[in-house]
Amino acid sequence: MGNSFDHDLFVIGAGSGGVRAARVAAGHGAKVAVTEEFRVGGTCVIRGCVPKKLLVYGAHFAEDLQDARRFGWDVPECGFDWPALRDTVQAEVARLSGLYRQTLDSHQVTVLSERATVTGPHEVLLASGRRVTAKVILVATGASPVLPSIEGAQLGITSNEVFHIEQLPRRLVIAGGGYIANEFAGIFHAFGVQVTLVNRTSQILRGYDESIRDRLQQISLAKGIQFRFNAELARVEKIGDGSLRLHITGEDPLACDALLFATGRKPNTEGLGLTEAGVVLDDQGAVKVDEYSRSSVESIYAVGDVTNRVQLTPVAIREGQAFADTVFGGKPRTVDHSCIPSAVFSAPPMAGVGLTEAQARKRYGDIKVYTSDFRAMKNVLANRHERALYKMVVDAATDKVVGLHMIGPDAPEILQAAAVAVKAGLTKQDFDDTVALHPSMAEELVLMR
Ligand SMILES: Cc1cc2nc3c(=O)[nH]c(=O)nc-3n(C[C@H](O)[C@H](O)[C@H](O)COP(=O)(O)OP(=O)(O)OC[C@H]3O[C@@H](n4cnc5c(N)ncnc54)[C@H](O)[C@@H]3O)c2cc1C
Ligand SMILES: NC(=O)c1ccc[n+]([C@@H]2O[C@H](COP(=O)([O-])OP(=O)(O)OC[C@H]3O[C@@H](n4cnc5c(N)ncnc54)[C@H](O)[C@@H]3O)[C@@H](O)[C@H]2O)c1
Repeated sequence: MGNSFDHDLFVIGAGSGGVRAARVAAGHGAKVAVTEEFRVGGTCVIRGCVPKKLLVYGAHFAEDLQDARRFGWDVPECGFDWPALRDTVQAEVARLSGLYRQTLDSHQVTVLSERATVTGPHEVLLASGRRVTAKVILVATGASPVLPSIEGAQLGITSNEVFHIEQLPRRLVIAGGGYIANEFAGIFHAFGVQVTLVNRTSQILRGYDESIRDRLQQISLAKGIQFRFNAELARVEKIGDGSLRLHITGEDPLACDALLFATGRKPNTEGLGLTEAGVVLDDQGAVKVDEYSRSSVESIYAVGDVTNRVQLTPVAIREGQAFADTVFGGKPRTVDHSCIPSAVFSAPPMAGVGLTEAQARKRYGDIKVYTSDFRAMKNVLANRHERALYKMVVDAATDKVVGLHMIGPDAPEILQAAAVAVKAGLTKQDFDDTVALHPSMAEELVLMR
């Protein structure tokens, strides 16, 4: 691509979307630079999906070690060493970040380590004061945790800090009721921390199927995770012994040793110079883009969380790939945002794809709902009472499976495979025609009545 710019493509942000776009565009022959103000890998690798999932694995040993006794193993009293897990997870994060860096290097992508702001349709300004020009600019700056604007909010931490805490608190309050809140509730509860979730609405995990999230709430309560619903934090106060007192509107204050805000994330566009350059943002501050991820400025594109379409890593990666193929590979492509499977790595995990029962009822009117409510074989022998729940939502007119939702051991692993069938538009009959794989939990999918 011959032009008088320093680069064909300048990417701001080396996270899930930015790294993929940079690497693929370079593979298509473009001269690419990417800049990262924090650590290469972005949220998912450094302080999101990856370290979170490793903590989930670490947390699961609490139950596994207990259950092992019912399977004949002589397990002595086991202690848990938080710094040991924290540090091995951080070492793995550093290794992965290095691999991302290597991939960029091996594709001849220039990697810079400083903050960039946009100063025009083809120009960015680096923190060091250097100006760089590019034919195309890709904004892949992700999102950041939002804190409620209440007095003392700075006394709490967010998912950015939670991976690094010095020691486990005795009592942890988590504000919020979404993905991050429920995942960390499960993690810290397993480590022996007394966890209370403070939620301003009456339900956790809005958007997930109601029966499935109710089941998570029941199981969490039975484990000893506490919930405060319809509870709005009003003020946070540090008291003499170093602990925190949380003032909640209309309720008794709550004492804790640490407060984790899991109250949503906002697109990283503040101070980025986008509006000044003519890029239109929505009322949440997200970059408005068309189906090819192009903003209102012809030479500026955006992918991933900063566009606030679906805040998930595989979506950011697909958007980055489609952008690079479209703009530098001569293969225009869009990303299909329908039927995206997702999971909450709670304890037990839940996963879903397609429409919830309520959404399907609204869309199709006449639907059929099949469920399987069962205790996993392993849980029966372990004398663990929690039950798994699978739900299949079917359009009555066509027999098509339009939604699949589950909670139970390994639900995300099972759902990923089943999502192929839902995405392909298969029918309930197609599921029924498939012979069960026995004994498994996944066989419930083809045995639903
Ligand atoms: C705790 C947590 C758990 C999560 N778990 C999951 C999960 O299990 N599964 C899943 O699919 N998703 C998960 N997510 C969401 C997932 O991490 C994001 O959707 C994904 O990382 C988005 O990728 P991105 O490329 O848009 O942005 P990011 O990965 O956030 O990358 C953006 C990068 O841009 C950099 N940057 C920002 N501004 C500038 C600037 N001006 N100059 C230079 N660099 C800049 C940032 O430092 C960052 O590294 C989780 C998120 C969190 C917070
Ligand atoms: N397993 C996964 O795929 C995974 C895991 C973690 C995060 N993520 C992504 O990251 C995004 C952010 O996660 P999250 O859990 O922060 O957001 P979320 O949108 O899932 O939940 C935010 C919660 O905070 C509450 N809330 C918002 N403002 C509040 C306020 N001022 N006071 C009190 N409560 C408030 C909301 O009611 C909601 O319960 C998710 O939307 C998701 O896309 C994905």
